[in-house]
Amino acid sequence: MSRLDARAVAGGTSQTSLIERAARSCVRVIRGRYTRRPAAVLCGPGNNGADGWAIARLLRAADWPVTVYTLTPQKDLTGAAGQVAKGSGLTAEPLRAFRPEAAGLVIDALFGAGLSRPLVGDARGALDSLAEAAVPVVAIDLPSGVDGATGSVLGTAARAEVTVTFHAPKPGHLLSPGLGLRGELVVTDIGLPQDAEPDAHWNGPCLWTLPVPERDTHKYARGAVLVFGGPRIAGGAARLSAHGAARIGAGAVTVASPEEALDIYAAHLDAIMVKPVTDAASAKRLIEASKAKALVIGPGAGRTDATRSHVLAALETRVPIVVDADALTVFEDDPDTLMQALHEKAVLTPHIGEFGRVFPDIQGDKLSMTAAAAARAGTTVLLKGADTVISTPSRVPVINTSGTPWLATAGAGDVLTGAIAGLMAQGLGAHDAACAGAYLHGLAGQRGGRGVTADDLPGLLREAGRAVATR
Ligand SMILES: NC(=O)C1=CN([C@@H]2O[C@H](COP(=O)(O)OP(=O)(O)OC[C@H]3O[C@@H](n4cnc5c(N)ncnc54)[C@H](OP(=O)(O)O)[C@@H]3O)[C@@H](O)[C@H]2O)[C@@H](O)CC1
Ligand SMILES: [K+]
Repeated sequence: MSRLDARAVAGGTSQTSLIERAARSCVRVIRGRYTRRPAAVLCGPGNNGADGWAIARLLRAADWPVTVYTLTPQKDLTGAAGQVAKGSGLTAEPLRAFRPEAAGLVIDALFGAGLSRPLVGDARGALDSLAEAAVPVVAIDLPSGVDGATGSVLGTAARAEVTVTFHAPKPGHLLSPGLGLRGELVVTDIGLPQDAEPDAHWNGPCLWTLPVPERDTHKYARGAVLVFGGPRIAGGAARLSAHGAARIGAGAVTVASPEEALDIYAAHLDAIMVKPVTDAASAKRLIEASKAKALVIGPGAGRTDATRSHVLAALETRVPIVVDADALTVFEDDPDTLMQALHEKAVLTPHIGEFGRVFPDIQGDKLSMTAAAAARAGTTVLLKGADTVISTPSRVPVINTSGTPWLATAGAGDVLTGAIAGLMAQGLGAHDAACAGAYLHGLAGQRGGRGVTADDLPGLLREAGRAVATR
């Protein structure tokens, strides 16, 4: 954003006119959503504060009762904030005097993109009291305290009802905890150049295309998936993956079952085939015999030597594969072996706990962690959560927020794993399959809503897939 800003200014647009456009777009949003009421505008020392001063001026001109509270004494303001404050004809109160309960609406313009360290002192006090209050908050660019690049909170931040940002969403709007603090996100156009390559994409159907079968296809051409199943009492996870793969459009799905669990799998599955597997050699034979175009290993697999040897055997075939859950955890003591065996047609789908087991030394924010993991694995890594991040070497990382808290339910991840494999079997590459799978899975969860279970998700996945345009 600062590069775009600089280009706009170099192209003859003044900083103050950008601020004016930003403020006008905020006021449009505010007046479109709230009736006239006493507004408190909290202004910081930088351009975010300058936006606040301009918003205050425009609201006052629209006959709103407005009080500006400034962190830096008004006479000491410099730069754009000083200029816009001066031109506003308004006189501010010190931020220390701010009491949220006296306002009908609070405009949070303390800090935006320029936040550089944790909040302390008066800024922290004001936002802490705001966080406790029931008054609606409109955040300008970001809820102050949220780091726009990572979504983390530096010190404190108050939850906004609406956040108005300019030009494009920022990672901080899409990554937790920023995701949960920004409320409704409104992106306005302030006339900045449109041609910049972003540091991250927000996942959606414009990034990938769902495969559609040819007219003269058959079930194997539609995509065959082989799911490695676990022991008798843990078979549900693999079955959920198998249904996920089938319901996203794979034509033939088989569960590879240990001999002792064959009867249970067979009794539970109709459209899904069941075949026995014993050792690594039989796993390889089955991958060939089932004509698998994608594999799933991990859900309910068990943290056993068998799982470990099946993972390595499966990776040796270089058939596209999703490696999840126990298939990651079994390499906890020896992640290098997994890293060496991986190839670029693999997708790893860890939650944060599993991530820590295979990438114990990788820390930081979610975007950089996932990127570092993808670089080491040499393939796609999908780090699950309310904010799922998908990273593939030399691709722009993707943030998925299509989910819902109702997806935090046992087995939901197993369906996602199957869905990604189902898409790979239909011809999508690892990165696109991970992105499309995560998006549709989130949409399925949304359609399910309260009380959705993992058993519901495959059916909902089918509806979600139908709702997304196909080529
Ligand atoms: N094209 C665009 O992008 C457009 C952007 N626009 C707007 O500009 C905003 C970005 O403006 P910005 O760069 O001036 O940064 P901003 O967030 O106001 O803060 C910087 C100031 O805060 C200070 N400071 C930092 N942390 C602090 C702390 N913890 N505690 C105390 N102080 C702290 C910091 O001081 P320093 O770190 O230098 O000591 C500096 O003085 C952006 O969010 C959007 O609203 C629009 O106007 C239209 C066009
Ligand atoms: K702000």
